[in-house]
Order: sequence, then structure tokens, then C-alpha cells
Amino acid sequence: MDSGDLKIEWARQYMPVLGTIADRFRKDKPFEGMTIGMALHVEAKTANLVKTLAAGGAQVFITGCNPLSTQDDVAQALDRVDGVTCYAKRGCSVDEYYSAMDAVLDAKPDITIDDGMDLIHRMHTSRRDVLTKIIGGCEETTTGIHRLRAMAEEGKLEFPVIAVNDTPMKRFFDNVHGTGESALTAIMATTNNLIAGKWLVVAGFGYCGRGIARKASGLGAKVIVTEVDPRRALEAYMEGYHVMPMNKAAEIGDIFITTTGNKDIINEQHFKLLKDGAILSNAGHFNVEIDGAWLNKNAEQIIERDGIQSYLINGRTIHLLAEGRLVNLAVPKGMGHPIEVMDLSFALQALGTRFIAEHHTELKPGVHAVPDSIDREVASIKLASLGLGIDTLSADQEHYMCSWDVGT
Ligand SMILES: NC(=O)c1ccc[n+]([C@@H]2O[C@H](COP(=O)([O-])OP(=O)(O)OC[C@H]3O[C@@H](n4cnc5c(N)ncnc54)[C@H](O)[C@@H]3O)[C@@H](O)[C@H]2O)c1
Ligand SMILES: N[C@@H](CCSC[C@H]1O[C@@H](n2cnc3c(=O)[nH]cnc32)[C@H](O)[C@@H]1O)C(=O)O
Repeated sequence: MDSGDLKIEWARQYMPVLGTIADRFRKDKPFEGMTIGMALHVEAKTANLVKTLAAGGAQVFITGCNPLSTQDDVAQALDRVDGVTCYAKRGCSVDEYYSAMDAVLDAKPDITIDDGMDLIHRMHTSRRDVLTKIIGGCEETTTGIHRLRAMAEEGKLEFPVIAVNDTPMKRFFDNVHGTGESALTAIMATTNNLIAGKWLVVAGFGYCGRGIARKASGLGAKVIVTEVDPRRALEAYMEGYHVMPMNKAAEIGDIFITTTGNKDIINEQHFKLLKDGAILSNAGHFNVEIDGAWLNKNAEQIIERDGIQSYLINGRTIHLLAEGRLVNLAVPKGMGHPIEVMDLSFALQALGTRFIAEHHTELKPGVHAVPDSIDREVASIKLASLGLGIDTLSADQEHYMCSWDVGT
């Protein structure tokens, strides 16, 4: 076994939920004769999802969903698996990124699994030839679903897509704990800087932002939150974090992490306010949350090493990690979310894909929620794997909870 195989095997042993589902798929073969096209971060946890789908009888074609997040040894190991073809390559150009997507689409998938919607976008724009065969898809992340909902609003989404991100068993764990731990781990492993005592600025107090804030606070950071939603800002304030606009936070912050899914969160107006040596990173979506293009254009000097770009501007240095792409996945030492968290997200992807395979004729084109039964099933399998028991409602309690006629 080479390093890729060893990484995949390491992750497998800590993915009991996906393992349970793989056993079922091996028996039931829900994807017999089907082709599944995927664009995800190609690393060891994802490889276990791919092998689970292949165990269910699918021919799987996969590429990356971020030019910097592929682990090449895992991609090569995946490509050796029967029924799997992997086109992902770390550090590919944007053109190569989309050519690899086209290679996946050349396989004419019946079902797609996407993360950020670049694949589904491509299918509806330059690769409309594949729309005749597709029966449905799943989308992994918040911004991917924002884009899909916008598309569906305009009546442009031509097949049913399951919004995996929006179910509790995904975002309460992946977005909160996964991003919380993996973003800070990647920043510490890349910079070797101390978190304790530092002013750490989190832009966006959504699921990801609150996870990062909580973990950073646990490490001793002084956490500042910036927001545009007054309710989320108040939540942050009540949880003991400092709340202020970015143009104030820019003067104080030592380490910045954007988690908004939006653009221009840290830009020219903020760069000039930053302290010398400030560290900027993004754990949200695309590399537009921090205006790296302005830094590349206006720096007097740029020094690059190990996922850190250091920009010398007007006598001060600003450091940007991973070219402003997802810091938890795109820095060389980025390993993405912890295995146990991706076990839950990918169990949802596996069961969501099976739901599409078996119920697509009942689903209209558009964005569909993960069936609550699937969400609960993933939670139950996980609880069982931890040896945890919970109580069940009695018939009387069920009635009481659903009734209106029982008063004081
Ligand atoms: N790095 C990862 O592995 C990872 C994991 C999950 C999700 N994500 C991505 O992270 C982003 C956030 O996901 P989420 O589930 O937390 O979403 P969310 O919608 O719960 O939170 C986003 C927050 O950002 C705030 N926001 C928007 N524009 C802002 C601005 N200009 N300034 C300050 N705050 C602003 C919103 O008010 C909201 O509270 C999405 O793009 C999602 O795709 C990344
Ligand atoms: N393609 C976009 C999409 C954002 S990725 C955000 C998603 O990555 C997922 N993710 C985080 N860590 C891992 C991992 O280690 N393996 C696979 N997916 C991951 C997570 O579920 C989250 O919803 C981009 O790269 O900018």
C-alpha cells in the first residue's frame, strides 16, 4: 500500500457510519448500472465516500472542487480502485480545473455530487449535452446551495438537487466543529504562531464562524466578530465575543479568518489599517472574501512559501494563507475537517444519492431538503457507534406534544 492507500485506510477506521452504509450498499447495489460524477475535495475521507458508492455498483468519475485541495497520493490511489476514475490534481490551473470537470461530464453521469456548485453550473452552461441523462444530484455546502436556490428561483435548475448542507447532521457538526477545528489547525500548522492571547478576527458568525470563535476562545484567543446581521452580531456579543465593524477590527487583529461566503470582506480599505505581520485567511468560500488580487497588484515585494504569501506594502508586511482559498484544505498542511465529522457529512451524501437513485421520478427540478428520516438515521447510527443510548417518547408524551387540548 502506498501513502494514498494508507491515508484512505486510516480514515476508514474512524468512519463507522459510512462503513455501516457501505455494508448495506454492497448487499443492495442501489447504483447498479449507474454513473456518478463528483466534484469534491479529493482526500482520504472523500475517497471512502467514493469507495462506498462504487461498492453500491456505481461507476464513479471524480475531480476536485478547489484547485488547491487535492491530495495527489490519494487521487492516484483512488484512480486504481475498480469502477473509479479520478481526474483531480493539486495546484491545477483554472483551465485544468474545468477540463477535469469536463472529463467527469464526458462520462455522462446519472447523478452528480457537487461541493460549491461548479460542476452543476458547468452542466447548465457549457455542457448542456449532459442534461439529457442526469436524474439528480447532491450539493455539499452552504454557498453551493445559495447558488442553487438562486438558479432555481430563475427557473434555470433543470434537475432535482438534495441540499445536504442544510440538514442538522451536516451543518451542526461539519460547519461548526469541522471548520472550527480544521481552520485553526491549518493556521497553526502553517504559521507555527501562537493563538493564545492573540486578537483573532472572525468575519461572519454563522455556523462556521461560531465554531471557529468557540475553538479559538478555547485556545485563549481574544475573539472579535464582524457581521452584517444584527441578530447574529448580538448572539456573538452575548457569547462574550467582541463585536465591531471590519474597519475597526482591522486595526486590532493579529489573525483574521473570513467565513461569510460573501466577497470583499477584507479589501483595500482594510489592508492599510492592518498591523505589520497580520495574518489573513479564508475558511468561507471562494478566494474573493479577501481581495488577494489587489495585494498581488500593489505589493512592492511578494515572498511565497508553504502556503503563505507575504506582501510588503508601504513598509508593512501582510500575510495571506492559501491564496485566500479555503485555509483548512488549501494550505500544504491542510487536511480538511476531522474524519469523524466528514463521516456524518458523507453518510448524508451516500444516503442522499441513494434517495435520488430510488425516488428521482417523484422529485421536480429544484432544491430539495434531505428527508428527515435520513438525517435521523445518520444520527442514530452515530450514537450506536458511540455506545450512547437516549430516551424515547411514550405514546402519551407524543400525544401531549402534538395536542392543543391539554392545558393547565
Ligand atoms: N471551510 C470549510 O470547510 C467550510 C465548511 C462549511 C461551509 N463552508 C463555507 O463557509 C461559508 C459560511 O458557511 P455557514 O454555514 O457558516 O453560512 P452562514 O450563512 O451560516 O453564515 C455566514 C454568515 O456570514 C455573514 N455575512 C455575510 N456577509 C457578511 C459580511 N460582508 N460581513 C460580515 N458577515 C457577513 C452572514 O450574516 C452569516 O451570519 C459558506 O461559503 C460555506 O460554503 C466552508
Ligand atoms: N469548492 C468550494 C466549496 C467550499 S468547500 C466547503 C465544504 O468542504 C467540505 N469539507 C471540509 N473539509 C473536508 C474534507 O476534509 N474532505 C472533504 N470535504 C471537506 C465541507 O463539507 C464544506 O461544506 C471551495 O473550495 O471554495
